[in-house]
Amino acid sequence: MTDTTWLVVPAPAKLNLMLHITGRRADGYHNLQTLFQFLDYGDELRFRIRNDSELTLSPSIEGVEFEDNLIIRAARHLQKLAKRNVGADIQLDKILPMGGGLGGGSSDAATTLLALNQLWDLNLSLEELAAIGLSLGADVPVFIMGEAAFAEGVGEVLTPTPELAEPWYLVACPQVHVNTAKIFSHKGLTRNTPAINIRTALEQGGRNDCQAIVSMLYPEVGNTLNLLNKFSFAKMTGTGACVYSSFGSEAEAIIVSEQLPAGYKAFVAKGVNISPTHRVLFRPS
Ligand SMILES: C[C@@](CO)(OP(=O)(O)O)[C@H](O)COP(=O)(O)OP(=O)(O)OC[C@H]1O[C@@H](n2ccc(N)nc2=O)[C@H](O)[C@@H]1O
Ligand SMILES: Nc1ncnc2c1ncn2[C@@H]1O[C@H](COP(=O)(O)OP(=O)(O)O)[C@@H](O)[C@H]1O
Repeated sequence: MTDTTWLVVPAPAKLNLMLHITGRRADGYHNLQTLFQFLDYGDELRFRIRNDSELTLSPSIEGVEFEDNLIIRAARHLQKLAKRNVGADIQLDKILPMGGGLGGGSSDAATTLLALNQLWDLNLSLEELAAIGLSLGADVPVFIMGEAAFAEGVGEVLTPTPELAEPWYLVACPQVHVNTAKIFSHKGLTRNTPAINIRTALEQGGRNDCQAIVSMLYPEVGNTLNLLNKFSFAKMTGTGACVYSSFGSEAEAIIVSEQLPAGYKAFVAKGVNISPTHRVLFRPS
């Protein structure tokens, strides 16, 4: 008999609280230093075991082929490692904008790895899952490990940062899709920021080295930064396009969100140092 209950698991967004590019590797990728924090806001996935080896996903994401979807790519990795036929039905409630720098695709992949590892009784460690995740995207390991972290390398060398404050954020999402490869290959990109230590990152923060180039190539991002800066210091996350400001309370963030021009896509969410995915899978209350 197949178990027909659905396992419901969040796939939260992340913010890059700072993002320094410290060098370029021989393979063309860039070494980074970044502070990742999760948001208590994001996609939601539901999983149900099948008694055959099929994978289904509904609804599909417009413009993303089934086998290209990071959810399916993550599940396929685990199917290869399972020593028996395993399958699952997966449902996706896609909330996060794609290509917004909020890590939605990476988070979906990480949630899939964590949930199916449990449902299929694979007993892979978090470290093993993070290594699989890294082959899907540089941001996947932090979602697997589930702790806010200072990240180095391309984002896979993680030092947890439980001491980060957990403010409320107003996140505004200009309706442009930033091409990450285009930003990293831009000749004007700052790619030689001196490395700092974690203590400096925590005490002084840092900037986002991609922000100037993205604002130049996508004026909507610069305009949104200017708009939010009128209320509270604003920064871009990842390679954009979303930008955010932090506030001491939800009410303050909401008041500012209500002053954004009509039609602006924005949301208010709490920064959290433990991933909501881990709270559901490993720390149920
Ligand atoms: C820079 C970050 C910070 O969180 O940006 P966001 O994706 O979140 O916006 C991520 O690490 C992004 O990681 P990931 O999502 O895996 O990057 P991809 O889209 O695969 O990268 C597209 C291209 O950008 C370049 N790239 C990416 C990451 C990196 N550390 N160095 C690079 O040079 C490479 O040319 C790569 O082929
Ligand atoms: N499940 C998924 N959710 C979002 N994007 C996906 C997914 N699977 C594949 N992708 C692809 O990954 C790209 C990056 O998506 P996303 O992670 O949301 O952006 P970012 O890395 O800027 O935060 C998308 O443009 C899309 O083509």
